[in-house]
Amino acid sequence: MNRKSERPIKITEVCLRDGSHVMQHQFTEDQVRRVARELDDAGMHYIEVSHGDGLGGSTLQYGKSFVDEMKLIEAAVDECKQATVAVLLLPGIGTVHELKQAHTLGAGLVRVATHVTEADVSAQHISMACELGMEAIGFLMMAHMASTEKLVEQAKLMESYGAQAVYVTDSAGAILPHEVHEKISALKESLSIEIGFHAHNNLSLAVANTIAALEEGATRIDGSVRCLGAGAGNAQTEVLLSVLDRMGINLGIDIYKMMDIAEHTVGPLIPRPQEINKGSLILGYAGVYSSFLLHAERAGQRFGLDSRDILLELGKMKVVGGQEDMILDVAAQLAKARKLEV
Ligand SMILES: CC[C@H](O)CC(=O)C(=O)O
Ligand SMILES: [Mn+2]
Repeated sequence: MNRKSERPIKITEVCLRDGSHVMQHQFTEDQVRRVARELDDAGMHYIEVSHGDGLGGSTLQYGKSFVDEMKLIEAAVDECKQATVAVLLLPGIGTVHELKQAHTLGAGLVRVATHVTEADVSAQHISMACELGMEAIGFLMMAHMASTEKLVEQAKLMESYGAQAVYVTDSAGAILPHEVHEKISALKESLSIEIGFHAHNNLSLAVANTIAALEEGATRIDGSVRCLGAGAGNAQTEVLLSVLDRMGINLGIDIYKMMDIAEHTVGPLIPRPQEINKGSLILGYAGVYSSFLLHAERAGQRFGLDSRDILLELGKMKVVGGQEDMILDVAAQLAKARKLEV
């Protein structure tokens, strides 16, 4: 139970969805089956399974999945005895058609994700999920970009569409602990539904920020085992659970089993260590979504620039996912300005 809320704390494991970015969407059915089975056995509450960019993300633009996500959802549902399989949906990428299909296969919860200032595009999908009898949750991405007032306004929209909870989603891992306190407490005051927090670890704050969110009354939190998520990963689930246990908060999940999943099942799948390196750190520092990193590095090489300068500039411009085409323009302008300076 959360001290500031009468509701129990629920955790969603996102390694099979946010981690799909790291795996370049190449999860096999066997891998998903094994991870889902072991997480379920450990007592995990929700297990999110989708393409990294949500339902319908398997495209040339976002990266083709190795296995159709519907097959992976079906496999995870088949393995879960007690956990609820969740899916992510970004309106514009996923449609109500895919939502219905995921529901038919047994997905019990959907998180409808929009940019933090665009909650209005979630209305149709949230109400459809409610009609289907799924748990419907709003997921406000890149939350560091909005003022607390704007965030509250957008969360209220999602509440009005029927969302049972709204997440503050720190997509770039850029939010600082005092900002988490401010944002979550404002949401708690203004909304009557549950509040969630989804962290990224680019500034090494994912666990601390998640705890800050809980301290303000959030009751929905996310983790990725062995930090298998975009950028430097999310709040590392087995670490988060251990810290919470030391704080006297037990979520009913077997911590030894989670440690073993991290060590023996998920760890060996990860193509490169989920550490905070120059790339992930600059994403958090600049407040830019992880899909920009590779493009900025390429643009840096092409224009003879430090990619960090490009990303910082993009951060100042408050670019959002889907605006990756601006990277070349920004790099060209920076290169031109530098030449003029010389
Ligand atoms: C592009 C979807 C994104 O990965 C959702 C998410 O987990 C986030 O914004 O952090
Ligand atoms: Mn994420």
